[in-house]
Amino acid sequence: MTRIAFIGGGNMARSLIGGLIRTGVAASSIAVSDPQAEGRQALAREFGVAAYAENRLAAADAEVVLLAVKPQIMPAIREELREVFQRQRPLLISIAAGVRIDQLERWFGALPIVRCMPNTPALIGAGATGLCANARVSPPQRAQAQHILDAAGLTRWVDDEALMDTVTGIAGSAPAYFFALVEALEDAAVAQGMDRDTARALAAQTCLGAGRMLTESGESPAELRRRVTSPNGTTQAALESFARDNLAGIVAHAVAAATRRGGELAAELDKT
Ligand SMILES: NC(=O)C1=CN([C@@H]2O[C@H](COP(=O)(O)OP(=O)(O)OC[C@H]3O[C@@H](n4cnc5c(N)ncnc54)[C@H](O)[C@@H]3O)[C@@H](O)[C@H]2O)C=CC1
Ligand SMILES: O=C(O)[C@@H]1CCC=N1
Repeated sequence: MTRIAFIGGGNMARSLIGGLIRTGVAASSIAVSDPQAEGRQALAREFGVAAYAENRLAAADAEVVLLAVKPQIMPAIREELREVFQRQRPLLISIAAGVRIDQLERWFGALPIVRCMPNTPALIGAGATGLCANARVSPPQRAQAQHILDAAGLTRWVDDEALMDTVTGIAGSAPAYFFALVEALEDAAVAQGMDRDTARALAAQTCLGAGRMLTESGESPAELRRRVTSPNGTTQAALESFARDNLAGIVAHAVAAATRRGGELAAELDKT
């Protein structure tokens, strides 16, 4: 039974711990640390995991340590954990946006490190995660990391670390894009006189249905789009409006902004 410690017990840690418990990992093999008593105790209550105020205690005998704190918190935790890590040499997994493997090596030592980027649908086992490993990660450790993230949904290894910020741009941050689209659909229907509740239900279910067709049908997005689009019909009218407003360009700009922000987060940490 691999002992796993989560440093930071916020939204993403909750999603990942929930996934592990759901797939049958024993609660007794999981520890979490968070300075916020309320969140920490809620995790202990809900999942039966050991919860600590001090990171050092959670990491004390862990074989895998998963960093689930905000990138900006890294400077605050590196001193206290470095010593524990030097003794134990755990597999270190980071889910922090932007934070590069060479930075983690500099702060925490020459450890086997997997940098990954999950997303919030992990909470319901429908997450999408990109992973990237340094050369110290052994094949069993690679499998271990994948096993932990598989519990949260789909995983894909991305060998070129430079693309990890792209993973953030199209997957880590992207649930919010779909939520924003549903909000916009809802607002558009309300503006045409529909009640918000009905508008939300119809738009959200359409998002779910489209997502399931994309993942379950084996068809390309382009083919699925084509089948909705009757010649000279309503969909064609809407898609032509999207094209006139340069939807593809708008999306490319947004993905570039998220990707760039990942690099900036890392650069800001280089100064600390
Ligand atoms: N929220 C998202 O959609 C995604 C977030 N991420 C990454 O996951 C990481 C965590 O994000 P969230 O869970 O959303 O944030 P969060 O704010 O919900 O969780 C972070 C937790 O860290 C705790 N914390 C603060 N200082 C600490 C310290 N010194 N030691 C230990 N714990 C400390 C906070 O009390 C909080 O509970 C970030 O690095 C983010 O980039 C990655 C993928 C998706
Ligand atoms: O917005 C953020 O920085 C984090 C990383 C990906 C999703 N949320």
